[in-house]
Amino acid sequence: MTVGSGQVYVVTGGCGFLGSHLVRMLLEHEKNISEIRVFDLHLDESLRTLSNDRVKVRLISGDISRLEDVREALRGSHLVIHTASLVDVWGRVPASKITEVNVTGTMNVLQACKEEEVQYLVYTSSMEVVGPNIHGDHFYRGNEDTEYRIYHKEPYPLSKAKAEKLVLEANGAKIKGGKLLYTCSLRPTGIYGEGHELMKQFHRQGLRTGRCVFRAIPPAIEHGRVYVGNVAWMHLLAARQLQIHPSTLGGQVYFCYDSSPYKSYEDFNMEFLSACGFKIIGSRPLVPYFLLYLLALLNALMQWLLHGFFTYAPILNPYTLAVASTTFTVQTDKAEKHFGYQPLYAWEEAKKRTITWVKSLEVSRKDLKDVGEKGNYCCN
Ligand SMILES: NC(=O)C1=CN([C@@H]2O[C@H](COP(=O)(O)OP(=O)(O)OC[C@H]3O[C@@H](n4cnc5c(N)ncnc54)[C@H](O)[C@@H]3O)[C@@H](O)[C@H]2O)C=CC1
Ligand SMILES: C[C@H](CCCC(C)(C)O)[C@H]1CC[C@H]2[C@@H]3[C@H](O)CC4=CC(=O)CC[C@]4(C)[C@H]3CC[C@]12C
Repeated sequence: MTVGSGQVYVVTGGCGFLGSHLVRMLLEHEKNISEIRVFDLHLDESLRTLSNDRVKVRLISGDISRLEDVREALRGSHLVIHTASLVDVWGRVPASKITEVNVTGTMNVLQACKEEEVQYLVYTSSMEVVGPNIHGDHFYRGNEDTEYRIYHKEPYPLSKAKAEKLVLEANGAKIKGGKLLYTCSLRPTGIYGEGHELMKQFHRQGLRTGRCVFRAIPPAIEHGRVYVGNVAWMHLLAARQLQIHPSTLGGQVYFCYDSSPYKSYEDFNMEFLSACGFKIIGSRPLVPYFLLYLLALLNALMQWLLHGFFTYAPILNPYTLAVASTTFTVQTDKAEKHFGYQPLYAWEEAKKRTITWVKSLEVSRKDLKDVGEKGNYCCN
């Protein structure tokens, strides 16, 4: 295999949902690179096979919260896309662990950039650094400059906000050798697409309830969603343009957006699940909000009581209920203006790809059924 003398990119969290799409996107669309280093705690060996005669995909097993691991991975590289994170709003992992990975991990990436002379860093942030807040203030078609009461209490959004602040403050810092570090931050709304773990969970849950989804959130509450391929594409463009126009992109934040429709979280999921015969029951929530809130509180209480015995972490808790019940949608063209971003995938294509993947979940479950699992499967 002959590998050229292009740039070396490091993708932290490169084996995750977004990270693995990003690695494939870089391989297909970024002609200027000769090596992609995929840094992750848990390696996905299948990515290794993506190496071709132009680009080598190197898998590096490491822990972002260990500076030495990060330094080694960054040595001799040109640019880092830092997506590694613990994404947990359910209390599956202790808050201290979330901080260690998301905040200390990001400090390590910054430190390693400085020590290993890496000039460019693109950080994957989240809409959660802005909101929704616990006061239930709606963020309707907002942009990067929209004023909003930002209030963080939960470990995940708190950690993403701290990490983003560190990343932005580091823009323009001197690195070893005297050059400057340039950083920018991308804030996806709820990402969906092939490999989305939460969609798998909703699919499994729907099978258990006879392909019925019981409406819990009013349909008028809109939740911003963005296709994973477009989020990856935006990272690629930001990485490219950060090097060409560092003074424009450096220190900036960009919401990730595309042409996915504004809908409630449940109605949006139905765009895919309905292709597998799922039905949403009720045009309004079947359970009054206060009951749902009580249930969410009960779940939180159970989590607290069972703590130490096992991890009780259901999807519904007061925080996820608040997020799902508060409108958060973005409408902006900052990324287009600053680095020419336009979605690579139109909504129809993103939907088609996601439906194909959701249907493939049915096939794999059907295989299970054929070897003895109970169930009722059909898909149109
Ligand atoms: N999933 C979503 O809807 C959204 C995600 N984001 C952000 O996008 C990024 C990617 O998220 P997803 O792909 O959904 O998550 P994911 O959990 O699929 O991927 C994260 C990756 O980070 C790796 N990782 C975790 N701890 C690590 C450690 N100590 N050292 C090295 N690697 C470690 C994981 O193994 C995983 O492969 C994250 O930064 C997340 O905060 C932002 C907005 C929405
Ligand atoms: C789990 C929530 C849906 C619960 C529906 C109910 C109440 C009927 O059971 C999800 C609703 C909104 C999601 C979050 C949102 O998309 C923003 C996010 C950004 C991130 O950076 C990480 C993931 C998440 C927090 C995402 C998590 C699931 C929801 C809370």
